[in-house]
Amino acid sequence: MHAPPPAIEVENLVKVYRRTTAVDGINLSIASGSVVGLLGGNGAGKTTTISSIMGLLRPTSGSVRVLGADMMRDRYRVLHRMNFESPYVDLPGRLTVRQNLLVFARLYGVPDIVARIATLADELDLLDFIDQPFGRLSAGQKTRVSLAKALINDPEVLLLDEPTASLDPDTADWVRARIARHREEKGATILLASHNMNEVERLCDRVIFMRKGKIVADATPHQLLERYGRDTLEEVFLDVARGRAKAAALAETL
Ligand SMILES: Nc1ncnc2c1ncn2[C@@H]1O[C@H](COP(=O)(O)OP(=O)(O)OP(=O)(O)O)[C@@H](O)[C@H]1O
Repeated sequence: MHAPPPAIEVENLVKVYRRTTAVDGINLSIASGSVVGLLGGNGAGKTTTISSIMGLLRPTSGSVRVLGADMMRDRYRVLHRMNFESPYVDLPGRLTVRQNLLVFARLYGVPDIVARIATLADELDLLDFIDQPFGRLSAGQKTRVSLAKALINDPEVLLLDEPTASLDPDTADWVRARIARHREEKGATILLASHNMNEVERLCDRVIFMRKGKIVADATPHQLLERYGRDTLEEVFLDVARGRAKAAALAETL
């Protein structure tokens, strides 16, 4: 039996803003059904990478394929099978939470819209503010609504940009459990940018570190701890972010 093709394939991706090379020729192949953490310091290129994979941003060069479709040429073939959550993409502020979810459910062609919204509102604890305008919610409430939007079409490929950044520890914990459940139930492929190492250790099979637009490490959490001779991913993160990774570890991962 053949292995299924990778869910996400990125080749030589480059994104140059006027003066900044945000992503500098990265290659990625993410297996179907895996959960991969994208780590790196501020400005490393994580959001730019995720936005390019989603087709929200036009790369300067290189290619992105998701579920076999070229995201530059025929992303409409697969958009209904993927979704994303990002604090950088606001939902319409004047629409209520319910109206927002209705709009996205229709856009994604969700079959039983009312039931789907009721389930997500319950799971993500949206009922107290479901009829309030999105623009008037707190940061944590907005994050939960954005996650509901990201899950509305039960996506096979889910891109998450710091999904728990503004959440209190308790809420963050059950949001992580909800993400893990989506993976288990759907066999979904998830790419997750995060600054939270506990989150990455808990959810991810594989970790990709970016620094200055390049991938500087790509391995399982366990392999990274071994290679860097560290006890926690937090320590590995500091080594990588400060560029003081051991030469041997870098040589192995590049
Ligand atoms: N719209 C833009 N115009 C110009 N430069 C940009 C733009 N968006 C991002 N950049 C630059 O590209 C680089 C990568 O930014 P990006 O947002 O991808 O990093 P990040 O790893 O997600 O950072 P953070 O952890 O702070 O969210 C940064 O130097 C940033 O200043």
